[in-house]
Amino acid sequence: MRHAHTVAQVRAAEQASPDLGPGLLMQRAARGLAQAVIDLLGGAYGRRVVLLVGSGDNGGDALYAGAVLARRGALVDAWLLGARVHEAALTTFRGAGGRVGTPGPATRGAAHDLVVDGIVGIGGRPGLAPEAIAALEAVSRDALVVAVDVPSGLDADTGRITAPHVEADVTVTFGSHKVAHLVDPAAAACGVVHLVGIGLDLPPAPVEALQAADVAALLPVPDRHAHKYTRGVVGVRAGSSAYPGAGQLCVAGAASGLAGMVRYRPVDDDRETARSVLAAHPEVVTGEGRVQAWVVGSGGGAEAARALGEALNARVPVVIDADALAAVERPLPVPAVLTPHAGELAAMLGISREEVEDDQLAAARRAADRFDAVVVLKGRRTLVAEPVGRVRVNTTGTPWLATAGAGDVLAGLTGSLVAAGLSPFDAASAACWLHGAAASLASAGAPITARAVAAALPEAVRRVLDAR
Ligand SMILES: NC(=O)C1=CN([C@@H]2O[C@H](COP(=O)(O)OP(=O)(O)OC[C@H]3O[C@@H](n4cnc5c(N)ncnc54)[C@H](O)[C@@H]3O)[C@@H](O)[C@H]2O)[C@H](O)CC1
Ligand SMILES: [K+]
Repeated sequence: MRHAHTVAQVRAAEQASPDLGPGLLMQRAARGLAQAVIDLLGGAYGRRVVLLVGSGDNGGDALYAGAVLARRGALVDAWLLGARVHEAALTTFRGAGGRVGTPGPATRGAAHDLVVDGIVGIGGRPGLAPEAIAALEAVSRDALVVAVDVPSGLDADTGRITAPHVEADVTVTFGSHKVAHLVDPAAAACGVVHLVGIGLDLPPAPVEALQAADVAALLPVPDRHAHKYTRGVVGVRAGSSAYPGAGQLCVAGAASGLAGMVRYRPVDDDRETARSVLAAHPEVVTGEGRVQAWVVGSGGGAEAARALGEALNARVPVVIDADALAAVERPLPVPAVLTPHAGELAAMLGISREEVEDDQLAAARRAADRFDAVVVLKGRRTLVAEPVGRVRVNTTGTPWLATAGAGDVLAGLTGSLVAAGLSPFDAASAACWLHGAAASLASAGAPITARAVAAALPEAVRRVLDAR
């Protein structure tokens, strides 16, 4: 599991480990930072590095790392941007042969290869001071940008972007991830995030991201005594005469093999739709019968509200997607997963799409609380929020997954995991992970269809299980 802690939690953990002492923590942080820079540049000797140094410990990390780089033969400039500077770090930096200068071209000839953003870290307010903006403009556009702890200007705790900030290629963070590293839009400004362990003892994290091993541990694997009913039956109420394809895709996600059986019924009971779904998925059963979870909504049109009412009457967990989301107005009476994109969630909360996109974490949490359901806010970094609880961020996938019908596949897959016995929160977050992994497998850098994503799900499952 990848954990993201709040600034307050990190500060408290630092206070609670006095034996480590700020000096030791900073040495560990700076060593990890220097190593990440060396890895990125393929060495240190002769590389030109500029440090943007603010007044706090973030600048101190940059200076100590700069000293390591200078001792290894890098040509390191430090531009001091704050009214104060970490004096001990500056002394070490100078002693190692680092140069202190002012914004401008590299003091030793050619442009810089890399800039270290040590302007502000977790002690920073959002935004950049004019001198920081001027310094960033003076750095060569080709230089790689490595942010120390968080790209300066971002709010570490929310994932929001409210002011000018650094765009990093790589962010090197310490002790634990912060919320901004995982949650968009801030996460997109962090580039690749590299975590350096510094030995902090941290409490449970409010935001986390499943890794392959976590998904492997969650997945239902049939034992020797399994039969289709013990593995769970998922009911799909998707697709209609207007949108028969949504029924096929939702069933394709549900029939990936993680539940024992799929029961299918078009949202509007259209016989032609049922026939087309059966033709594409002969393993599917139509007709009445018990299910352990319902998936309702994809391609349901105006009939979706009625179908949702019927599914809720069955008193089993539901996954509510697309057209059925508009019918959700109050806390749900059964365990539920809602799978809106930003526009659908905006309509549910009565706010604008921009408000959802700007503060995705708050919007997902608010909806989870209001509807007493797990909310999957779909996007580049899909969020899965449980009511008054944790949030998981999905980190798998490819931009090619932004394709029509991909959401129908996700809803069906989520339903199959709920039917197989996972909690709505685990089912939704594992489904998002597998859906993204399957998309990457199917795509391999090329365009994909939603059908291809569904077809790649068994292979994504196999790879996860092989690795456990
Ligand atoms: N426990 C840890 O995780 C460790 C963290 N390390 C590093 O220390 C920084 C946090 O250092 P701190 O001195 O508390 O704060 P900053 O350097 O982030 O900011 C200092 C200072 O900057 C001023 N300021 C605030 N906002 C702005 C702004 N927008 N522009 C300019 N200046 C601003 C204000 O005066 C602040 O007080 C953490 O991120 C790590 O990099 C340790 O090295 C290891 C242990
Ligand atoms: K920084």
